[in-house]
Amino acid sequence: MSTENFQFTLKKTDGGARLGKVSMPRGTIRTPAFMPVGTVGTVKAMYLDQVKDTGADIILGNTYHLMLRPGAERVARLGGLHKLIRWEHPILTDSGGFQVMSLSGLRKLDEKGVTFKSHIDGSLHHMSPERSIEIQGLLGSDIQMQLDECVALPAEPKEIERAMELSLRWAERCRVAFGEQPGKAMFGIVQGGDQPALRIRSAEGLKQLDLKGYAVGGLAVGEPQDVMLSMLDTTLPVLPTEKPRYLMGVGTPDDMLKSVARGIDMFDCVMPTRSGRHGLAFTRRGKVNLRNARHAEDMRPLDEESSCPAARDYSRAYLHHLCRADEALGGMLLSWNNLHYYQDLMKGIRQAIAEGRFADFYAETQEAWAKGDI
Ligand SMILES: Nc1nc2c(CCNCC3CCCC3)c3[nH]c(NCCc4ccccc4)nc3cc2c(=O)[nH]1
Repeated sequence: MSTENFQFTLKKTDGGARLGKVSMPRGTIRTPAFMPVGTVGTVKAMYLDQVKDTGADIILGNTYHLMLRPGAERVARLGGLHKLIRWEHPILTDSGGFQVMSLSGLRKLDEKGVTFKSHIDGSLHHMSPERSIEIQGLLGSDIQMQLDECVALPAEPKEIERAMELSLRWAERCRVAFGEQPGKAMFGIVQGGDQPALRIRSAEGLKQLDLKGYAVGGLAVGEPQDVMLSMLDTTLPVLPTEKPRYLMGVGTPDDMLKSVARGIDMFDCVMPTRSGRHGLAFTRRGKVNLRNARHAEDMRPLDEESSCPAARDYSRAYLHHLCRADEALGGMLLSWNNLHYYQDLMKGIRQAIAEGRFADFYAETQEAWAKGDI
């Protein structure tokens, strides 16, 4: 069922966990949701209909990469990202600021925006909050993120405060640049590092901007998990309950379970795809590093009960061989397994909340991971 507007529906809560859905013209996102990362217009080593079949309702596009190659105006001339990559469901794009900090030689960051050199050809680029929103519009993005400054932790409180206040000013400029686009949404991003008072100020500031959703940023940047979770305990009660909450860049299955328990609705992470390409498999009973010699003659599949062919039909011995030989099929099968497991986990979470047994699901899942009889 699609609507002409962006509409979040909170269907049920179970403790701090929330069951909901985001309805958009291009489709509905069942929450809690895991959003696979499609960096340069592709979820690496996967076909997009395969990504859909794992259970994904939405994927992420990478503004930073796409603006450098093939270029935002070129993607628009080609009919937009959905048409180009043949994914007609929702796409969320990050604003590019985080990727500039982590990928390119950041040249300058000031009130106007960020100036950086392309990691592809060294060309110089300037991105203002307005340009970031313009680029995301040219790509055809359904959910657009504000331009923000994410500070790596640990950091001085003064530095965290400066970046948080700059990000608030940029949020307002992005909100103005975005205007009114009924079937689309712009999310603000809560910053404030590991400083509770700054987190609260950031969330309160964003609430003045009539946003359709709120991301929690500035986390999963080197802090311990308990610090990340305590920042959620501080931030989430301040955010409106009738709008979706997106925890950026998170995370491991354990991170997501604990974050759902605190009220997060949406996640994205390169972990399942990137680690899959490096031989790491996520399963119901924990992680398996297929490069390890102990799998060389193990004819068992990763998980005989999985509905994913990569988990059910291929032996660990073969997966081990492919990974050791650095064969493309190794990364393809493990990416498929990992994305399917991440979606199965979210599906299990959604069902548990619907039945009011999230606490039991949480305990059972962690126990299965800990057993390690994999
Ligand atoms: N705008 C913005 N983006 C952030 C991101 C990028 C989220 N993925 C975007 C996709 C869109 C395209 C590419 C990615 C983050 N990612 C992480 N941690 C990732 C940690 C990690 C790193 C490597 C492997 C696994 C986990 N923290 C993040 C904080 C912010 C933030 O404050 N602001």
